[in-house]
Parts: sequence; structure tokens; C-alpha cells
Amino acid sequence: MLASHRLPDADAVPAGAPPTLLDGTSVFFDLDGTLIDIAATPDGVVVSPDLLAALDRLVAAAPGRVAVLSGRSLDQLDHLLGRFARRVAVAGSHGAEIRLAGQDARQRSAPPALAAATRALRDVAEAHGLLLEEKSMGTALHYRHAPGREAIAASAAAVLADRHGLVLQRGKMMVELRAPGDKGDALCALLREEAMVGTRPLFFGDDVTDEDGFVAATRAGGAGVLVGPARASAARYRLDDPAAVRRWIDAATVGAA
Ligand SMILES: O=P(O)(O)OC[C@H]1O[C@H](O[C@H]2O[C@H](CO)[C@@H](O)[C@H](O)[C@H]2O)[C@H](O)[C@@H](O)[C@@H]1O
Repeated sequence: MLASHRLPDADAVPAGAPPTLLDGTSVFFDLDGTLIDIAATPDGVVVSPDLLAALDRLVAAAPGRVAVLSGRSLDQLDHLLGRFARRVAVAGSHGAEIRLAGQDARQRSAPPALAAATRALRDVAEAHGLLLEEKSMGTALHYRHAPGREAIAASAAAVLADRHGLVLQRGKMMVELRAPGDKGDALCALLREEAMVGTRPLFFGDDVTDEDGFVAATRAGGAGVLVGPARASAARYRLDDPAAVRRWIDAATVGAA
């Protein structure tokens, strides 16, 4: 089962920065490649205190209207974002795990087949020198350090996804077997929460898994913001990199406490 990403026609390339007006807007962020720079390994990322302080200001300026939608598990997000992860709504595992600020997670059980699929994926990782990342709702095989082994990782994951009935998720220099769910559904679920009802969602993301969120944000009267080089995307706006996202947050919160 391949995760469906509704990529638009090739000429639909987003451009320009989104407006910084927060009135009536809710703000959703992907994590890796959007709020933080991509690193060589999943554990190598840096979440700076400055970024967390800027996000705190954003939450103060848009109370109840900031959320994180990530392919990371909730546990990983808690570890990386610390107390900030409890201040906002968070959807982990590409939307399969959702937690509102100050509440317990609405969590499904991991797919029963995930353990067997992970064992098989670990054999592939060991045989070909690839990096395995185990998460609550999925297992990723990373080839950033060995780009020449992409085809091995991709074909092994495709076979295992089929065999075990798991979603096959492509990502930046990785392929993942995971539970169903997508960031678009997670965004729609969060938009039904009181503070977000009737708001225009802006969703900032960089990867193919973020396209579902761009589509959902657009359908809800908001827009997607692609972070990274121009490419075909369902996003309307584009920012170059996480540093530009940080400047957007700073501009949107000028004068906020
Ligand atoms: O939805 P996201 O928050 O963007 O998470 C997507 C995946 O991010 C991580 O992998 C990516 O970032 C790593 C660190 O920069 C990088 O080494 C890797 O090549 C990227 O694919 C994370 O490890 C995955 O679990 C997430 O699904």
C-alpha cells in the first residue's frame, strides 16, 4: 500500500512567502526540514533554544492555534521539543498519533504486522549497511549515508509493505513501513478543536508526506507553504529553508511577548 500524495501538475510550483497576519489563522508545522535543518542521521538534528523561544512566542500570539504534524513518533517529538511539545497540538507518525495540548494522546495500536516487518527490515539494514529507525507506528530505513543503496532499500521496503499490509512511505533519503494515517486527516481533525474552528490553516512542510497536509489546508480555506527548493506541489507559498520559516515566525510575532 503506497501512501497517496496528491501531487499536482508540474506547473503548479508555489512561490512567495505567506502573509504573517495571525488573526483568524492557525499554524501547522512539519518538523524535519521545516522547523529544523536536515541532519546526517535522525538523532543528529538540533532543536535550538532560540527556535523553541520563537515557537513559544507564536503560541502566545495564536493561543490554541499552533500545531506540529510530523512523521516522527510522539515519543521522539517529546524528546526533541521538550516542554514545547506539551504546549501545542501534536500529530506524530504521519498523523497516526494525535495529542492535544495538555491532554493524553489519542493513539491507535501499532499494526500487528509491524514487528515482523521490522525484523525483516533489520536484516536488510544489516546486510546492506543501512540505518534502521524504529518508531511507535513505523520503521524507517535510511540511506542518506549511502545514496547508492536507495534502490535496495526501496525495493525491499516495497516487498515488505505488500507482504505485511503496511503503508509504504517515501521520504528524504529514507523509506518507511508504517501504520495508516496522513497529515491531511490529522490537520482536519485538529481544525475541529474549539480554538481552531473556522480558522484558515497554514501548513508549513517540506516533504512528500506533507502534500496531504497542503491539500487539506487548501480545502479548508487556507494554504500550504512548501519549505525548500521550488517543485511541483499542492502548496501555494514557498520559503527557502528552516531559517526562512524562523524569520516568518519572528515577523508574525513582532511585538508579541
Ligand atoms: O514529518 P517530519 O517531521 O519532517 O519527519 C519526517 C522524517 O524525518 C526524519 O528523517 C529525515 O530527517 C533526518 C534528520 O534530519 C534525516 O537524517 C533523514 O534523512 C530524513 O528522512 C525522521 O528520522 C523520520 O522518522 C521522519 O519520518
